[in-house]
Amino acid sequence: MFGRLAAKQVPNKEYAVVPGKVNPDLQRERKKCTFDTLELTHFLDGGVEKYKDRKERENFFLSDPELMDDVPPELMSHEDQYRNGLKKACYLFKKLKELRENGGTIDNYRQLLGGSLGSAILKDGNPLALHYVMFIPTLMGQGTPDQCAYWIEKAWDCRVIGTYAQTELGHGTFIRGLETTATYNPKTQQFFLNSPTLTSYKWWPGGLGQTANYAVVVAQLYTKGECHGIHPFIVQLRDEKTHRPMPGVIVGEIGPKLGMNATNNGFLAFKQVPIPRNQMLMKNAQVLPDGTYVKSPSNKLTYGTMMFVRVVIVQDMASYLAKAVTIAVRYSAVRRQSEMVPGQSEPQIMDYLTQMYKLFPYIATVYALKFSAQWLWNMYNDVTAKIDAGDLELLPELHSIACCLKAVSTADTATAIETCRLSCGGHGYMACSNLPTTYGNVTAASTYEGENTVMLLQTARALMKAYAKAQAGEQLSPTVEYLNRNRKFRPWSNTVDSIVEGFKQIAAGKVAACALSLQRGVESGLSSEEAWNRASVQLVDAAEAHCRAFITDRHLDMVRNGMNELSPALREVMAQLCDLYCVFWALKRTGDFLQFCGIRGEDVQNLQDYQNELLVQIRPNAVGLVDSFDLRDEIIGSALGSYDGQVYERLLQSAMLSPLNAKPVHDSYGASLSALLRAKY
Ligand SMILES: CCCCCCCCCCCCCC(=O)SCCNC(=O)CCNC(=O)[C@H](O)C(C)(C)COP(=O)(O)OP(=O)(O)OC[C@H]1O[C@@H](n2cnc3c(N)ncnc32)[C@H](O)[C@@H]1OP(=O)(O)O
Ligand SMILES: Cc1cc2nc3c(=O)[nH]c(=O)nc-3n(C[C@H](O)[C@H](O)[C@H](O)COP(=O)(O)OP(=O)(O)OC[C@H]3O[C@@H](n4cnc5c(N)ncnc54)[C@H](O)[C@@H]3O)c2cc1C
Repeated sequence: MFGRLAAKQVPNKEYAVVPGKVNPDLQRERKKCTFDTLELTHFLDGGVEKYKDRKERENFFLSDPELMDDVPPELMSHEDQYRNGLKKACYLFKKLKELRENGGTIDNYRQLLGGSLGSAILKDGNPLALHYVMFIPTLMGQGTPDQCAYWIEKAWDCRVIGTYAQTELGHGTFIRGLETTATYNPKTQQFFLNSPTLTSYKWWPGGLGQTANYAVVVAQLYTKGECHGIHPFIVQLRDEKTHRPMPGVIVGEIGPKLGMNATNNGFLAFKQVPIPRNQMLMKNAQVLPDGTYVKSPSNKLTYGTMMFVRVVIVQDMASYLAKAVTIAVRYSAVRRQSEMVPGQSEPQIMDYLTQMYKLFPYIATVYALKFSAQWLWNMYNDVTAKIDAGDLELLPELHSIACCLKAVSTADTATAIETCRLSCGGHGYMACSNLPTTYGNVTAASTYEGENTVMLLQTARALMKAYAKAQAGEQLSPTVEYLNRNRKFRPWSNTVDSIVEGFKQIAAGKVAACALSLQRGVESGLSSEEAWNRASVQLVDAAEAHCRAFITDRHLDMVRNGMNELSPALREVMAQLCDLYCVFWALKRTGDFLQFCGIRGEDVQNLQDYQNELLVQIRPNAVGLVDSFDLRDEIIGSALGSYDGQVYERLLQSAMLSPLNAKPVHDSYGASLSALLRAKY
């Protein structure tokens, strides 16, 4: 990946990357592994056939030089990052078509987005991502059969390229407060899109700047002089031939960001732009030709695409984390520093227990997130099938669990990636480690698709309702079943089962404490909204505890019931990782365990001892575990994390890519430095 330019420029030939040469420390690590890494890779892929498909797919895309960067995006201008991203995104689309026509196995463009294959090809974002992740899903989820028949094929073939334009300068979270209007005129049978204020400018949509020629625009619907709240409309933004903005459309790009700089996020405003009536997406609510409004069975169905993306984000976080932890673990096997015993040779930094503590819980987190993501994806499919059949009963449950999993998975992954960066010392701070870019991509997810605090408060709202039901002795849905007031919690027993049980007990205790705070607030004369705001720090905490209880429960359930076909050697390692995830979080939450689970000081010491024991047990398998993620070097994209461990060679090679090293004396010497050096002050 850093290959072509660099080979010529490395100052000293013997320090060049040597193909096929593997760092001896990494070789030794691989020999130590106690399980079959391929067996684990097959398990992660979901079977041998899926493994083969993935390998074939990766080979098809990643062995194509057109899709690899000669120059890393961080050395490009903002404009060139976009140019490069768009060129590759378009080429990728052509390749995808070619693959399909040859009976290839890719069934979903989504596989080319996000943390794994996607971030190898388009490291700093894809200007077509929103087209696939939100524009097409909105057409599919919110269009009538006629609308789907007309638009979806065009969209799949990229004859129209769309985005999802919801957020405005003034409002992202509170979408009921959006100001863009779509006013129906029965005489012309058109909606007129208008942006009445500066704060109503759409702001953020990916691909909106210069890429998309259409958008799903979320706007306040007015008909017969009445506002019916926000609804989705398909709006043409640019001429299909010239790509110039349509009359009355003001559109542009919002500028450089912390990361995702090729995604072409944009702004958009309308000056009374007309669209035909049939471009309101009308699967749920409708406007009849005479302007009569027909209500949706639930106004929350308009929020369906956001729900879908929240669900896929959880999976995406696991992919990004697998990549970051692979980089940090391989580097920690190669890097030697300090003396553990005076006079002895410098150990691999992974031999320090503090280093194991920085990394191994995050190997475990990949599995914790994957298992939760799998469960959530299945639930999403079940619930959407039921909704299509008119049954909306499980929608609130799905919303509640998707919101907290989105928030916790993105927050944990961002912390984990920053920890991986820190664990690589100074070299982790280099762009060529790929940890800064990976962090930039991941931290965005704490904000987009529902800001994390706001998401946890949505879950908290559902928890308060569930608690009230539990108190009334009513039946509870599966994810909150532990709130059942008759449920007997098992006493503490220094086992992982006890920790998982403990998390439920903590969540139940926190939920009850929130209910009490709300009740006290109201009794003290606050309105229910004021009481909610006063309790909101506690409410966010309760929602997080609920989510942690869910994740640990899922993880343990998978280890106990979902791995029967694995070899005993592998099952043992999987159980160690699950235990580590649980103990790690129990120790981070000792205050909660002391408060709600009746544990004592010596129990905390036992947990600490057990955590140390697990870290030491996992140590010989650390490299094997990250190798099992089976991420090609192009996906890793890091000087520190490649399979061969030629870390220093790659660091030097990537430094030589800097344009500052092109000449022995840089132009800026003559322009400014020479005068300074010669000046007499
Ligand atoms: C591999 C794949 C790669 C993927 C890569 C990804 C790349 C992506 C690139 C980046 C892409 C980034 C793209 C982007 O960022 S696109 C923009 C994303 N924007 C947001 O996510 C906005 C966040 N805000 C909201 O969702 C709403 O306004 C909230 C929810 C905050 C409040 O809303 P509202 O003010 O209306 O509601 P309420 O608080 O009065 O509550 C009212 C009731 O409604 C229920 N309720 C609320 N919502 C839902 C729901 N959805 N289903 C079912 N029910 C729902 C709720 O429980 C409550 O129920 P009840 O208590 O009354 O019974
Ligand atoms: C990289 C990126 C890509 C994006 N892509 C798109 C896109 O394609 N399409 C699109 O439409 N949008 C997109 N967005 C916008 C994104 O969805 C919003 O930024 C997000 O929903 C948060 O809204 P906001 O920016 O208005 O934050 P705000 O809501 O203003 O949040 C600011 C602070 O206020 C707090 N806050 C707000 N409301 C409450 C509350 N009720 N209770 C407690 N605290 C509250 C938040 O917790 C936060 O701390 C993107 C954003 C990013 C960063």
